[in-house]
Amino acid sequence: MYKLRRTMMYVPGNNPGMVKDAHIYGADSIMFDLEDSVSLNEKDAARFLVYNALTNIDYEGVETVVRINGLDTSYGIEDLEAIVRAQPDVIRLPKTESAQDIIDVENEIARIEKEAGLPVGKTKLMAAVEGALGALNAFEIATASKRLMGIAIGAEDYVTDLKTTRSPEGIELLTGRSQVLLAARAAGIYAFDTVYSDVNNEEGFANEVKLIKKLGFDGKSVINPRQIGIVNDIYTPSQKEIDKSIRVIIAAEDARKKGSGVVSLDGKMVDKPIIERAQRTLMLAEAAGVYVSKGGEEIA
Ligand SMILES: CC(=O)SCCNC(=O)CCNC(=O)[C@H](O)C(C)(C)COP(=O)(O)OP(=O)(O)OC[C@H]1O[C@@H](n2cnc3c(N)ncnc32)[C@H](O)[C@@H]1OP(=O)(O)O
Ligand SMILES: O=C([O-])CC(=O)C(=O)O
Ligand SMILES: [Mg+2]
Repeated sequence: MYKLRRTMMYVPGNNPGMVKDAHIYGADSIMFDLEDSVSLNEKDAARFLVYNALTNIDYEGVETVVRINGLDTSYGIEDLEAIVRAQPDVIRLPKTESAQDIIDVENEIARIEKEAGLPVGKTKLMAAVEGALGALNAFEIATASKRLMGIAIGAEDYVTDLKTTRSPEGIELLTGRSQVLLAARAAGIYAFDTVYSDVNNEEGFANEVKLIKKLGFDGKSVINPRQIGIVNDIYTPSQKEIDKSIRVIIAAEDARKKGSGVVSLDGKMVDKPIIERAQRTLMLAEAAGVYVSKGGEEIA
């Protein structure tokens, strides 16, 4: 079954209450943060808290991600030493600028996995691109390791690096988002969009989610439980889209039986890419629990 990753919720790694309950809000993934939401004098406490949470709390199958500090800081290696042993599903590297950044993390993870007696390759990785150099190198980053399950854009640092600010329409992010999205698609991994910081602006948030869905992203980082439902709703195929997809697949099947690759449905051409999109809609609907496929026969 396709793994939905519509919502990845940041959880400050130094907040015991938030760390303890992070999985109850319906996010597809929870991301414990050791980086920028944690002040320098709390770095050790946060690492200790997240290690203990991962080794003691049952997160009930919700995917766990930890954002470590970069290896160019004095915390990065210590984060890896503790967190790899705590066995989250994924480690996220922030501010990734090159394939070498990924290779360096990969080598450290492999060493720690070996030392800890864990299967080498167990820990998945994701990379966040948060500046001009990372955006320019997005494809080499996305293909630097077999462990990589996704690549994300981190807009707050990105616009700072570009010497601009975020706007409601997000024009300043278009190039960075496009680089990340194209790199993810070419590499065959997930593409994640960035946080929206104004948690009380639901309309602005929903507009941004519609935009990034249209661009092709698989999901988005969120910073508050109130943002989860909005993303999941927008990303879940509607009944109308499901019905349409079923009709496309049935029409295509009829055409195939008649030996034709192209058919017309409601006056519009249906051919291979349209069939693939319909199949993807049904796959997403099934993963979201709003549709059940039954052995090739499509039923809503
Ligand atoms: C640029 C970057 O690097 S962004 C990434 C780093 N930033 C973060 O991680 C920030 C994460 N988010 C937060 O800290 C908070 O949501 C804030 C500060 C934005 C807003 O906080 P609040 O106004 O207190 O949120 P709100 O009132 O909606 O909280 C409701 C409940 O959800 C919990 N909650 C809020 N945010 C989170 C979260 N990110 N993870 C887990 N639980 C959360 C609160 O603890 C509260 O629980 P309670 O009802 O049991 O007390
Ligand atoms: O990854 C994110 O979206 C949050 C972040 O670090 C940034 O925006 O700089
Ligand atoms: Mg950042």
